[in-house]
Amino acid sequence: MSKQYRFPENFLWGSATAAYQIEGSPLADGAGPSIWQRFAHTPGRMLNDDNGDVACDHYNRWRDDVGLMKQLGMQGYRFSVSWSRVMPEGRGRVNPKGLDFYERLVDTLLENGIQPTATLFHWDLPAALDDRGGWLNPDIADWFGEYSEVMYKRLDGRIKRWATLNEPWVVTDGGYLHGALAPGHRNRFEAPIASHNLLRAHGKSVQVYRAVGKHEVGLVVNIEPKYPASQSPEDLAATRRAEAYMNRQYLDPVFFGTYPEELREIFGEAWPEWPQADMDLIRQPLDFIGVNYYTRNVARHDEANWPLKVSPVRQTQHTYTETGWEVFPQGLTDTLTWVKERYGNPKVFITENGAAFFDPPKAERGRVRDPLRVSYLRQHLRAVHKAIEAGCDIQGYYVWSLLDNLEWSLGYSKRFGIVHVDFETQTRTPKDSARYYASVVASHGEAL
Ligand SMILES: OC[C@H]1NNC[C@@H](O)[C@@H]1O
Repeated sequence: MSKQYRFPENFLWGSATAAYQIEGSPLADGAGPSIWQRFAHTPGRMLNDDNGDVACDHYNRWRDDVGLMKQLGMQGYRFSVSWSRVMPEGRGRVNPKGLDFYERLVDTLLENGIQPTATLFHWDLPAALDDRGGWLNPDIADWFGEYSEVMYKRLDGRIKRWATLNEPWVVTDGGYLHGALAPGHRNRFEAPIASHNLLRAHGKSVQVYRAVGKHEVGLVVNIEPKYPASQSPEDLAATRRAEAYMNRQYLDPVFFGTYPEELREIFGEAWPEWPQADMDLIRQPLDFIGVNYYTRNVARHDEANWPLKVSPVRQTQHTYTETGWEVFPQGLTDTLTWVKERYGNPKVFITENGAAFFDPPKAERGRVRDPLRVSYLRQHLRAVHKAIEAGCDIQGYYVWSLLDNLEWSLGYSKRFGIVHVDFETQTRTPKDSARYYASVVASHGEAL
């Protein structure tokens, strides 16, 4: 008799996407450019010179895509709002056609029995705000609060769960420290400031929500559990630094109002003294935490690896994805129990989980076989169940991603979708993993 995987009655099964990765038409109907529009059109920044001008053409095909979600039995859909579509300069003027796009999408999701969850910022900062310093300008907390209020007032009630930011760590590490992502800075002094202002903006948005909203607001973080390569003092210290830098740097301020002390060790003179008022702003009570999980990291001390002095150790005994991430489902269970134990068992949604494996550019006779992704999803959904059995308050799972899409500076080379997109014809083809996931949703997990 196979094990019965019972999930909580109200457990929500969904899929996730993000604006710049799927919408296309970045400047249509009065939208302003984002930093990703600029970055993607800067020679040398994007693999194969790919960009989001068309992407999955979701801006035009959104109704069919909702139909696809319905066909797959999705109960929830997590998408992001393009800030500069709604506010072309990022502040002040609202673009009615931009707001209308998201209102139509939300209403159609609801008509199809699909719960919308919106992320207000998923990396595509309005370029006009970047011209004013972007995440380096402390005023951005108020700019984000203004934008948040526009969205909350227009759609709260139809959207009953909001996420302020997606993965502030990636924005900071990729956009300000290592430079692989927009706006492409490489500056040890800028990274802590950008990170801190992201959290301040999050806090401001939550304050605004408490004033005008009536449902739920939370923060989405990527968490990658760290395991020491050895029990040597150096490797244990390296693991602690890596864990503080990626995982505790965001949840500690939100839950405790303090930063991990390792950050001063990591950034040294580049780590400022933060005013208590900032820490009070960041520490707004939340209704949920979104956890994005992909992989783990085995960490060793590496004196040469600036500024963390940590390097990953490849685990040859496990499968790796196309993005070079180890398939390690136990890491998801470990992450969820860590969140439970450290932060008092907050309500958690797994707001992203998935993998890029090689898929052909075209479906073969209406089919896309992706056994590795089916196996990845099965293993990770079982890992979620294990965490629920351990008492974690997990209330939903969104597979990343509904569609093959623009994987940021890696372009269209990495396919995460459970639905295949032929980028020449824009034909959507549910992969075997979509059929599998649909069977899991239909059986409320029992088909795992
Ligand atoms: O790398 C896969 C995903 N990770 N989290 C943020 C998303 O925008 C990425 O596509």
